[in-house]
Amino acid sequence: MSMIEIRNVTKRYGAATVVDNVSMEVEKGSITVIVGTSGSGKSTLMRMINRLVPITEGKIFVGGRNVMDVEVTELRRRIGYAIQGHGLFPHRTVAQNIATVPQLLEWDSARIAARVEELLGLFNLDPATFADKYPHQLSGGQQQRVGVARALAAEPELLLMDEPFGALDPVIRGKAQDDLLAIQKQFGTTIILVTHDMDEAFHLGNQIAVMSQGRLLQCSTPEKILTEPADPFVQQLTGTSDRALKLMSLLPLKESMGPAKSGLAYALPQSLSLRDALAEMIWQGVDEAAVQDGEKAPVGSISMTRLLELGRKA
Ligand SMILES: Nc1ncnc2c1ncn2[C@@H]1O[C@H](COP(=O)(O)OP(=O)(O)OP(=O)(O)O)[C@@H](O)[C@H]1O
Repeated sequence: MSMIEIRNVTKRYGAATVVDNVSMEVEKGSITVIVGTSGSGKSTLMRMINRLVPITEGKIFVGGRNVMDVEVTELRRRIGYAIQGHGLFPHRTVAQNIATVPQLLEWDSARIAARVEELLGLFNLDPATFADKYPHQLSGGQQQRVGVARALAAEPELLLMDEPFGALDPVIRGKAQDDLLAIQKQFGTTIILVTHDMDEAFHLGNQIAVMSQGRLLQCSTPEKILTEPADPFVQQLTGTSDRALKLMSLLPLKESMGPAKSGLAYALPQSLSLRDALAEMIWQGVDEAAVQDGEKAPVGSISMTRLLELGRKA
């Protein structure tokens, strides 16, 4: 069942149509990434889901219920919301910030404390060091993680994220994305995330929604966005020069390798993407490599010729 159904939704400010008749569905437990140029209506579309922005026309269903039939306060408690710049309360400690929604929901204090500790652990923030600190005592990356932890605190089924990693440097950003993926897997949270960063979209998205001037041009899997762009703008946005590598970064080595062979001097872990396998083989100067499982047992092989074939447009 779809967790979210957006049906012919339009948003107008006066004469300006900023979201134009958009329809899309989001599967439970999936990550949908909304991309598009600045001002294309990404944030507005997302904010209509938790009614931060009133809908002009159309309907949005979350978990089968029309959001207009759910009380705003209940909706906001059920839907986590994380924004760029994290929006932490400056005069509340890290633990108090994370506890915000559980407190509104009147969880008992032992349950709140356990949840705060669990989340700090999941985001690699040692509770003894961080729980009693104030936001200004943290680095930008740490504040960002607390912001996401706070959005997840009441175990929302749905998490809306507006450029959550926008302010982070590339290394921390990669780490934050991997943390989010791990946590999303663990809790099965449905996520909608707005970003400007196409690499982030391809790294995180089960589906990518491309917007331009209020219209939804395409909403498909990352593979389809690359190989079957519905519009020249989609093609332009995904970049033409590294399309092959983007596609290969989506394909797991495990699913494309050939049978195991003896006598191969170099081995790659099967957990790699084809892109990482290619990079390793170029770097190591090998034309063929064994593929190993987590216990280093041989499970397959991959050749440079095969990799090049796999990176071609289907
Ligand atoms: N309260 C408002 N009143 C009038 N116009 C608005 C209002 N909020 C947003 N807009 C306009 O709606 C359009 C879409 O804005 P929105 O923030 O959804 O775009 P976006 O794709 O998220 O942009 P960005 O990537 O720059 O954040 C913009 O042209 C913006 O100026």
